[in-house]
Amino acid sequence: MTSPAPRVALIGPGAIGTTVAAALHAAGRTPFIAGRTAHADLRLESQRGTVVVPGPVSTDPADAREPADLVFLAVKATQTAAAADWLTALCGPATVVCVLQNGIEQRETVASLTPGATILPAVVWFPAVREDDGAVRLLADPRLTVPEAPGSQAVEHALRGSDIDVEVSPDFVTLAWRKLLQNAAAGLMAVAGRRAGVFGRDDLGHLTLDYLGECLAVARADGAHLDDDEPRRMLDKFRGFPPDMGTSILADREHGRPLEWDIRNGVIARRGRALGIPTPISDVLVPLLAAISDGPG
Ligand SMILES: NC(=O)C1=CN([C@@H]2O[C@H](COP(=O)(O)OP(=O)(O)OC[C@H]3O[C@@H](n4cnc5c(N)ncnc54)[C@H](OP(=O)(O)O)[C@@H]3O)[C@@H](O)[C@H]2O)C=CC1
Ligand SMILES: CC(C)(CO)C(=O)C(=O)O
Repeated sequence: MTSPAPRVALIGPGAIGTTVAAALHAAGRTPFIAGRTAHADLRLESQRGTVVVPGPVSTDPADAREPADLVFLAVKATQTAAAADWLTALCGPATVVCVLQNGIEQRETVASLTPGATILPAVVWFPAVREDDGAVRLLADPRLTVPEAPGSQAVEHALRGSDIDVEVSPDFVTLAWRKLLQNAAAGLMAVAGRRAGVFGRDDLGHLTLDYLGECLAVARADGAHLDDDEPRRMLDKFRGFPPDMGTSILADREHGRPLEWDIRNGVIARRGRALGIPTPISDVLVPLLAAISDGPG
């Protein structure tokens, strides 16, 4: 007996992917789950309780017999190329691919792997962590922003009535850059090997403001409408977090995994160069993050 073709699929059932799979499942739209590691099911724990998403997690793209209507891509950006066979198997010209990754380059990166599909980037605002037992802990109310663009209705429709709040924004560029500034500053945690409490230091506070000022200049030149107070607000936000609050790039460093340094920090130096804006702090920070991530040595 052949199983029905997947209509909603999720590639990358990690911290963010499990959160989305659980929301879809609880709303009665259990996705086809494509992973790298086989699991019998997925488990999400949050203040609202535990959701178990029935598996299995498929690790063979041949299991995806037909393209899906909607694919959520939630692998790390460093893993996108390796997920190409899944994208080929699950995407056709009518497929919407919602990219649940940090950064501002999701469209360019994923379009080359999914000719003809509609790519929709999403800003993922909530933190989630994978525990050692494989369960995912959701640490805040889940919220996504997608651009007012083709494909946004498919995402809204799939998550309607679920625990995930979806905002459709006419000024996605500004929101994506605001999130990128947060991720860029979090890169300092990965270099320091410390959690949010480290922003309480005066010297790191000054560095953060200078670095975010540099990022802000690039963001504005790239079309973001962010005002002069953005760096100060961002620093205050980090200082308001619980001191033991982490970030996914720090978790990757702690586990010896490759870091998403290029899409979170490198991109600001690259865009700065293209736009003729100096990025002296990035020029020190980015090679350090790259070396921590990729060595050699
Ligand atoms: N975690 C967070 O709080 C936040 C993360 N983000 C962003 O979301 C994105 C996803 O991050 P996150 O969920 O933390 O990452 P995780 O590392 O938790 O999850 C990635 C998942 O992708 C799987 N995977 C890896 N390679 C492949 C492949 N070739 N085919 C299929 N699946 C694969 C991994 O499998 P395996 O189990 O084998 O590792 C894992 O299940 C990143 O861009 C991150 O920056 C954004 C906001 C918050
Ligand atoms: C938790 C959050 C939202 C902020 O750093 C994030 O984007 C990440 O951990 O990658």
